[in-house]
Amino acid sequence: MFASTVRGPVLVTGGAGYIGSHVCKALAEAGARPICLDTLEKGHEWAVRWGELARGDVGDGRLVEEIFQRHKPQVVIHLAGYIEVGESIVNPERYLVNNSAKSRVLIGAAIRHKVEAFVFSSTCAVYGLPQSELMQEVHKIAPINPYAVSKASVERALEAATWRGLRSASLRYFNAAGADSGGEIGEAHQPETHLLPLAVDAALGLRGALVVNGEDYPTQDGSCVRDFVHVSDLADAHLKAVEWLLRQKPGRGRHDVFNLGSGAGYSVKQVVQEIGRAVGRPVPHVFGARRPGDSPQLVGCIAKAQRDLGWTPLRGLEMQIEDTVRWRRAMVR
Ligand SMILES: NC(=O)c1ccc[n+]([C@@H]2O[C@H](COP(=O)([O-])OP(=O)(O)OC[C@H]3O[C@@H](n4cnc5c(N)ncnc54)[C@H](O)[C@@H]3O)[C@@H](O)[C@H]2O)c1
Ligand SMILES: O=c1ccn([C@@H]2O[C@H](COP(=O)(O)OP(=O)(O)O[C@H]3O[C@H](CO)[C@H](O)[C@H](O)[C@H]3O)[C@@H](O)[C@H]2O)c(=O)[nH]1
Repeated sequence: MFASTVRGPVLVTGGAGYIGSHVCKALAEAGARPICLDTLEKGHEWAVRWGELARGDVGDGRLVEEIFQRHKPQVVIHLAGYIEVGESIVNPERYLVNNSAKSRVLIGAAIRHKVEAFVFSSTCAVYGLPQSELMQEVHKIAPINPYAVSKASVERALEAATWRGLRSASLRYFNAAGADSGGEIGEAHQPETHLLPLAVDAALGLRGALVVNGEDYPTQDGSCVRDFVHVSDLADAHLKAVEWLLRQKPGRGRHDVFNLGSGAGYSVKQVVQEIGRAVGRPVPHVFGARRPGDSPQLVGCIAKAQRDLGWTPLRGLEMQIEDTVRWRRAMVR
């Protein structure tokens, strides 16, 4: 079904990274041909297994033009970017250049080459402090860190590009977790800053105690609450978003936003407990200060993605932890 809707290759920026490699696998399994554009600064050559790698920068206008002329992609999935909230506070310019300014180069090329569907990796972090338990897409956009500012600005650029006829969707991921169930790919950030892999590594004795960032938040147990969504569910959502965009009226610009989460929140302390149970050994942990830029709670309402895209996440926290444990064990073998 997917392959018959999409003509030609799909350009996947950031395809050598954690989520991008899962997107490439899902595309290939659906019969499409991904072309991965990635600097490999944060991603890995071993993760590019389902299509060709064009090594380079999304902000390199000449290279991007060459790729469009050679491959003529009808669809672009733009995941390339820096991802660390903490780093963005220390070095905001790095995020504004890499995430915002360079995305504009890609968007410009997509407009010129009349791309029919442009899917962008945004984030729930654009909401900032929650005004409601479950955040809907209409929630106020009020970033509390430069990373989120950089993502919100790309959403606005895509909104502006509708006047040039571009059809796009910004997918506001909540917290990606887990790994490919076939064990072929998984999260391998350097440095790793994400909760699940760090807590699993601590439980497996691969690193020292996990530092829980803050226990005085206005949440049920004082630690931050997040909405974890399996990376393979996220990957599937990209295919659904492409199909949805291709169903929209041709020749008419459109930009829409979709939350991609699970609809359920877990606190950092709850995650630590669940990982201890799964590994059969408690996660060694200590309590530290709050991490600057952290929102106390980010949990999404996913009704819109369910209704419009026909997407529902199938893999809950238990499976996310199981897959992370299997992947982290395999990484040290
Ligand atoms: N991981 C999450 O929980 C999460 C949540 C919300 C949004 N996102 C977004 O999803 C996207 C993918 O996240 P991830 O966790 O897979 O990160 P990742 O670091 O594993 O992958 C990002 C990839 O982009 C590449 N890259 C970075 N800047 C580039 C540039 N200028 N040109 C070409 N390649 C470049 C990196 O080398 C890397 O391979 C990011 O845009 C991130 O902001 C991630
Ligand atoms: O060693 C750690 C690591 C994390 N945490 C806490 O665990 C929660 C989740 O943190 P992550 O770093 O795993 O994820 P973030 O929510 O900060 O950020 C991730 O999801 C965001 C959306 O929420 C962004 O889009 C971002 O790209 C992505 O890294 C936060 O409260 C964080 O402070 C700890 O307590 N100790």
